[in-house]
Amino acid sequence: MEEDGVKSWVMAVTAQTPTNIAVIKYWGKRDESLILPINDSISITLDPAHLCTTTSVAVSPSFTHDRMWLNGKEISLSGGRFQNCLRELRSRANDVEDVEKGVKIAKKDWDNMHVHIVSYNNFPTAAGLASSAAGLACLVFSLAKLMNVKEDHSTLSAIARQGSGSACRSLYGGFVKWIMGKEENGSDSIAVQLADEKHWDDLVIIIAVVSSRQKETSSTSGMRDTVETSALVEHRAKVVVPKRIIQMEEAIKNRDFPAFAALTCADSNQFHAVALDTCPPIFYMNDTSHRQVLFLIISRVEKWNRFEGTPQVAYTFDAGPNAVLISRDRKTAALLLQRLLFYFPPQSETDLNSYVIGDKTILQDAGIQKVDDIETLAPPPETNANIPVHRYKGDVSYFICTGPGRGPVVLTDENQSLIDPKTGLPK
Ligand SMILES: Nc1ncnc2c1ncn2[C@@H]1O[C@H](COP(=O)(O)OP(=O)(O)OP(=O)(O)O)[C@@H](O)[C@H]1O
Ligand SMILES: C[C@@](O)(CCOP(=O)(O)OP(=O)(O)O)CC(=O)O
Repeated sequence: MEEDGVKSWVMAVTAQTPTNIAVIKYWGKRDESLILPINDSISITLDPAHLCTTTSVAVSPSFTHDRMWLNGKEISLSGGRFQNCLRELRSRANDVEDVEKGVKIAKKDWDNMHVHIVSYNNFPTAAGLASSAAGLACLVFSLAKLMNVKEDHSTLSAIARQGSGSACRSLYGGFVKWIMGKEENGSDSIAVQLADEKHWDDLVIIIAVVSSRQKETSSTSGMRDTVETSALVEHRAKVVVPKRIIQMEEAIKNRDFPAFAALTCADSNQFHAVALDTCPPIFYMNDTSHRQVLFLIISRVEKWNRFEGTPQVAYTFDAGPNAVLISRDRKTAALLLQRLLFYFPPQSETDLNSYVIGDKTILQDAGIQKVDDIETLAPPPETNANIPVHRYKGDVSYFICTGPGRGPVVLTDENQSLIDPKTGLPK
């Protein structure tokens, strides 16, 4: 690339960042623009092999303004959240030199250099599967690498937080706590890793994607309304969550599944209770077309857990009609998948390979090789033999089998870059 006789260049970085699922939920802000929460939260980072964002970022003297493409479409970067992240990163950028390419960017030049950002989520965007968490964490992480930002992951988490609160937890793998902090400027509202993904890798996570449609009430406006109108949320933030955070940290440290499951289910239910206590009420789990499926999942899991005398599976639901089920180990996950497929068989023409995605070994462990095997599954032993069981064919879009996973990584293979190294545009 040559412009006005000056040799131009494109320098790019590609990164991959996981999504996360909160087991103690963040719901409510005390500062809207800095995104400071009213309580601590704890999440599990999900394996990026199954759910992740890939983002390539590039800088070139030929770029005229900052631009971003998400899932193949150009989107505006003018929003305050993107702008806050870009500003925070630019202010921490350092000298960058690539002798081979003849690139030299001085720290002070970053204010006048423009970036291109190309991102792709390998799962539905804005459907309650935390795309904003993986997406904003990836944007911050990849730009930090490009700009030679030297701060540690906790500082980066405080920048990602300003893009979307839950994004700060995606800067780490494994089990992560977002400390709400006390400072007015938000400097102590950061994520920290409680334990890495290997600490408790027995856990298997199955997500029932009931709908990949965009949800009706965004988390941002939903939690704003809750803070303004719910009489319960203050009690939750001040009294309930602080105790649960201590108990959850203990449960994770000791790999105590019964305590972990009880806290996870209770906190998911309480989050939906404060959503319902909002004016006007928010029915994330009660959307008419999905409530049957979601309530059935809760009641079956509760019934199974009681039948076994100790929790086998925990459930948690975010701000969308999808269920996240966490089973204590692989054996239980196979039994869970059998139950889920028993109640929610695919439409006859559906291919099993696209109905259960992610870690397929769980499907093998469940002894299911083809759609016909689902037809012949027996009702779970905890069901009452005298009451006819109903099967909800086609009510679940698909299942994702996954587990705890690692934090962000830089992808060094050029083939994985989403940016054309010559033009600086999406490939
Ligand atoms: N890969 C990405 N890179 C940058 N921004 C992204 C990316 N993916 C999603 N986003 C941003 O996040 C927004 C979607 O966030 P939203 O909170 O509505 O949905 P969600 O994150 O899928 O659901 P939830 O946060 O409730 O789990 C998108 O409109 C976009 O602005
Ligand atoms: C229910 C939740 O998933 C809410 C996530 O909210 P967001 O992080 O998407 O909200 P903003 O900070 O306004 O971007 C619970 C959680 O992830 O802790």
